[in-house]
Amino acid sequence: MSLQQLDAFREKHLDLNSIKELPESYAWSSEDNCPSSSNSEPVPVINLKDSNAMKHVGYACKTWGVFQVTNHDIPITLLNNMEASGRKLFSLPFQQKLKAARSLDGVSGYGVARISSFFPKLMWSEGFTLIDSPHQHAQKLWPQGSGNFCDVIEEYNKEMNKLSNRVMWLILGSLGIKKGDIKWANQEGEIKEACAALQLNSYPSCPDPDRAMGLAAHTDSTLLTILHQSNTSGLQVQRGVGWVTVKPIAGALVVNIGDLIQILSNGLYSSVLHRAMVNRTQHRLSVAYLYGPPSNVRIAPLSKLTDNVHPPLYRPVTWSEYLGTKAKHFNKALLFVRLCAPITMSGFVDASTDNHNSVLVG
Ligand SMILES: C=C1C[C@]23C[C@H]1CC[C@H]2[C@@]12CCC[C@@](C)(C(=O)O1)[C@H]2[C@@H]3C(=O)O
Ligand SMILES: O=C(O)CCC(=O)C(=O)O
Ligand SMILES: [Fe+2]
Repeated sequence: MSLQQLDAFREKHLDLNSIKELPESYAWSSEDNCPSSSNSEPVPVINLKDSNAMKHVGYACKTWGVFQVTNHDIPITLLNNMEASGRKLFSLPFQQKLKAARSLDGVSGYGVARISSFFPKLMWSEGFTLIDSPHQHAQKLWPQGSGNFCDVIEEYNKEMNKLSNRVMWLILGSLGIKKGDIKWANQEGEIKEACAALQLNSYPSCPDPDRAMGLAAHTDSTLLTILHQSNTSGLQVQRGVGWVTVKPIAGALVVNIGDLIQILSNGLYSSVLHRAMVNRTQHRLSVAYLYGPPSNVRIAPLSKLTDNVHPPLYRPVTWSEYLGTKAKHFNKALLFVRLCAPITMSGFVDASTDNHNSVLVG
């Protein structure tokens, strides 16, 4: 990042940890910030050791697009170490964190959420995105040595990769997909070259949480995302017209269905719209493992799930093509890879299902 870019960044994005009153630039309208439904059913919690886990995953994907998993075999000490590493990183002085700032055209590093540019107001959060090795960033953040930071990140990535592969097969299995149907997995079903990003999110305590937004509503551009929300509530998912809080359960992990599963399943499973709220007293941390396919794979509706009456709804895209589309069109990205608009019973295009689909029909 050039000095000029750094100055621009500093001007726009304040050090949230030192603000005592919510600036107007962070005050969202009550419309954006619509309150949550209080008496909704809870998000499904699935014990991965349950012999019916696949059936429960199928139900959760069809009706929610999100679920929590327990008995996932990730050691609790690793989850705690990851949280501690995240806290250590975000508690560095602002100027120090800026040394590892994400460049304008880059993906990894410190900064505001990439989706910020689509909103008129700023979000009450800071993020750190890691892809592949954390060493370069760690060197900039802690020139004198970063302790066990890199070891923790590497171990966490390794374990999350295994768990993602396992959850992926529960999802695919629930759709009737067998090992041989996925050409990018080996005979054992291992997706060897799967790509991923690790997103650390920090939401400092906020002087006016009801008017602020931690991370605005979005779907993830992934196959699936595994989220560790460190026992502090804040994550909400959209259900019908309201928002439901995903209650933190100690040791449980949240799985979000991403846009690429929506494509792969030909719309049988939809990605989940979610957002993060902030609070007055606690500094909330979350760690998202964003799991995607091998870079050369083109994701398209699985042929087993399409036929004459269910034609493929999406064209093939690689993960990086899709991320590019998302960076440009944000929540309309799925429409840009859509092949045909949804048809209603009356035979007309249903404009209420997908917004602005007129651009894409045909
Ligand atoms: C692999 C990914 C997925 C990204 C982009 C890239 C790296 C950072 C991810 C996030 C993390 C925070 C929310 C999000 C919406 C954002 O702004 O950056 C995500 C985005 C996406 O899911 O589209
Ligand atoms: O902090 C959270 O609970 C949500 C984070 C998230 O949605 C993301 O990183 O994509
Ligand atoms: Fe997300």
